[in-house]
Amino acid sequence: MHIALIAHDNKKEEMVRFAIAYKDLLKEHTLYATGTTGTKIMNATGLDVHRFLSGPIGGDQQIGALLAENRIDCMVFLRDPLTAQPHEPDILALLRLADVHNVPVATNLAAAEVLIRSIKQGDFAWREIVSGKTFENPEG
Ligand SMILES: O=C(CO)COP(=O)(O)O
Repeated sequence: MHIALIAHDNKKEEMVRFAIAYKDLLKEHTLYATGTTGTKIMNATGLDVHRFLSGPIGGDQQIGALLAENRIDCMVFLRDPLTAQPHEPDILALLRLADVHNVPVATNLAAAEVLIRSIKQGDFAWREIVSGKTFENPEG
């Protein structure tokens, strides 16, 4: 599975704790992250993470592009709902694309726990069945 991990600054600590807690599961998958989030996860866990640019300078859009090509199976995006972000349009665009392409997204820790447990249970096979697409064959 291809999993995107993104966290706003006030949520990075939560994301790191999440990644530590689920390290054994996450290491079985291909991980993508925006720049700073990815660096913090790698430093704290030693996990291999494909890092893109930092969110405010284009990282959200880079992950959005992967998502549009069906190259992301699910996303944990721990948003900060209490702080205005300079790149709000990019954030909305990323979340919009997840909805367009029916990609499961957790935007808070509680939902992230549910999502990660469902990965463990193998609940994600439906994506391939519904779309006929896989990472290796994004056209279906
Ligand atoms: O801003 C972000 C998501 O919108 C996250 O970017 P960083 O991981 O680079 O801080």
